Amino acid sequence: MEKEPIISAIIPAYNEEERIETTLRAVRRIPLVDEIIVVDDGSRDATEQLARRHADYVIRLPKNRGKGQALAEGIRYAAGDVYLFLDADLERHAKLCGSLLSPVLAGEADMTIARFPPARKKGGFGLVKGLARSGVRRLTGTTLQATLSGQRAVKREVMQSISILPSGFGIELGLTVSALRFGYCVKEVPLPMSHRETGRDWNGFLHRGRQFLQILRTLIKLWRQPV
Ligand SMILES: Nc1nc2c(ncn2[C@@H]2O[C@H](COP(=O)(O)OP(=O)(O)O[C@H]3O[C@H](CO)[C@@H](O)[C@H](O)[C@@H]3O)[C@@H](O)[C@H]2O)c(=O)[nH]1
Repeated sequence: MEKEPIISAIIPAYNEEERIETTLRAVRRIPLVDEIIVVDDGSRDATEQLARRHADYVIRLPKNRGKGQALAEGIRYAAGDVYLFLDADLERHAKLCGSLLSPVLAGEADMTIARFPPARKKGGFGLVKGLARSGVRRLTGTTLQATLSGQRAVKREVMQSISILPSGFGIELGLTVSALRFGYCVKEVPLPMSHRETGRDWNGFLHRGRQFLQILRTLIKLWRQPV
């Protein structure tokens, strides 16, 4: 890249009023980030208002459309050459995610994914994620481990050339598999702290059920997709 690349942090959020401000303050401290875009995905709490205090742009989706669709909306508005995708509930870890940018900016990777040490308690959802991870390994032959993590730095050209599968929580799965299939260089960046100390279950069984179905549906789609 000849000119200084523009870096857009894109943060999808759903009912994150308790965490969004701390996260955005931390994102603001990441060197090199030029713009912070929050996509409020039809939250029923004060996420949007709180995000407006700290973000450069807040896109409000009137209805909840799922994480993949929210990211796609964020990308449509972003000016960046490189996107930094972050979760809204990262609080203590957002600043660490700045290290995802270095390999991409140095031309050593097209996409980086944060690999956190495993949470002490995974909750009942660990099995589903384990299944999805082994699905990604079978589909691509990759030895990467953090294939479902939402914390990533991605070059714009990668997002333009791969077919995004905006199926809610299937988005990470889709991104990893598509980028690898297209021959892009995907690297993991190990981070020293756990994403969360415990498996968070704030939005309960329904949320997890929906997440499970979205991941499963994406896995099946990718399996059927001609390579
Ligand atoms: N746009 C949008 N975002 C959502 C939704 N539900 C949750 N999110 C956002 O997605 C992030 C993660 O949500 P969690 O409910 O905490 O999921 P997790 O299982 O702990 O997340 C991990 O696995 C996901 C893949 O299944 C990853 O997407 C995520 O980055 C992380 O690695 C949070 O920032 C939350 O605001 C939704 O319906 N729409």
